Amino acid sequence: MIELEGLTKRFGTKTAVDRLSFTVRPGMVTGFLGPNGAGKSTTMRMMLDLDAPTSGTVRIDGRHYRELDEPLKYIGALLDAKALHGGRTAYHNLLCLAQSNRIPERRVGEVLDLVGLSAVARKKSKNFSMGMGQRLGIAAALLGDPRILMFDEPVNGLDPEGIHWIRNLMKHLATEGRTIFVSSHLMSEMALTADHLVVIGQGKLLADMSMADFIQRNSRSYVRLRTPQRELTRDVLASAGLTAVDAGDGALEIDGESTERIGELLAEHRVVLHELSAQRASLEEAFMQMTAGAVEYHAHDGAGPQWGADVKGA
Ligand SMILES: Nc1ncnc2c1ncn2[C@@H]1O[C@H](COP(=O)(O)OP(=O)(O)OP(=O)(O)O)[C@@H](O)[C@H]1O
Repeated sequence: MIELEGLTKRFGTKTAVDRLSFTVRPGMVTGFLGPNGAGKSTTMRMMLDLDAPTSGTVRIDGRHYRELDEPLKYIGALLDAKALHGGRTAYHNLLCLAQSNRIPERRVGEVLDLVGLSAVARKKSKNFSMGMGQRLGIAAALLGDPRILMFDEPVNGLDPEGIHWIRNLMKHLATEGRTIFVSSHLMSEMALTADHLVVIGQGKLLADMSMADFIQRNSRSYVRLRTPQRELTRDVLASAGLTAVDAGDGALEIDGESTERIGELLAEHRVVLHELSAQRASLEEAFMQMTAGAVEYHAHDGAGPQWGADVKGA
């Protein structure tokens, strides 16, 4: 478990992280979202004690990072895959890390196997492709068999097979009861991977809720139907207080009622249906909706136009 309380980081006059409080829980994948410059990397760096907070605290399983005897055994992280020593072989890179953290050498072979790099273990990592570099970074994160894992943009530069592999790995690690915290700009990927979301903007917490709740609260859900009896349908729905809006492609859209109720209502009047479906927005649409809301909020708040620029870059 990772617990943040009032975590704040200022760089000069810039507040990169602004009184963040949330808990990352075990047994699930928690996605960390926010537009460019929202403060995600800075937050993750403070979680790992790579940056000192201006104020507030981070607790890793109840303790400060500095109080952990052998931190790699508690928390593993992929922040910048390029941080590994390019002149060393994959094996040697991991061995150095293992030795400095009192991790047995056999674990090096195990994690190389786990990430699919055994065949290139004796090759220098500077010659690795981006995907291989990411895998090596993940091997380093897994070295201490930690209960908590943190991944900053883990699918960056990966091909579809690599993305699929990381997604399954994270889900699998979560089912083992580990705490998985992952940032990504790829909304479609996040939607497939994360169970829970923490969303920040301009360093502030915007949302901390399940993926399903996030999408539901930040997007429109409606029912779509197609029928050869449009006028009768409109009349029946109107008599139940519902408005059918033209979707533009011949279909009708209805807000505020379930497919079940609408289907039953129309069946009572023997209306023929060619389509009846519940429509829910994607995570990307929900995210854009939330951040668009934040633009208005911040505009009224007088925080200036920077947020708008950030949203476009997201
Ligand atoms: N060392 C630093 N010195 C000064 N400003 C910094 C420093 N590190 C980050 N910042 C600023 O803090 C803010 C948050 O940056 P951060 O990299 O944490 O955001 P992010 O959400 O990870 O962005 P991205 O999605 O683009 O990676 C940005 O405005 C950034 O310019």
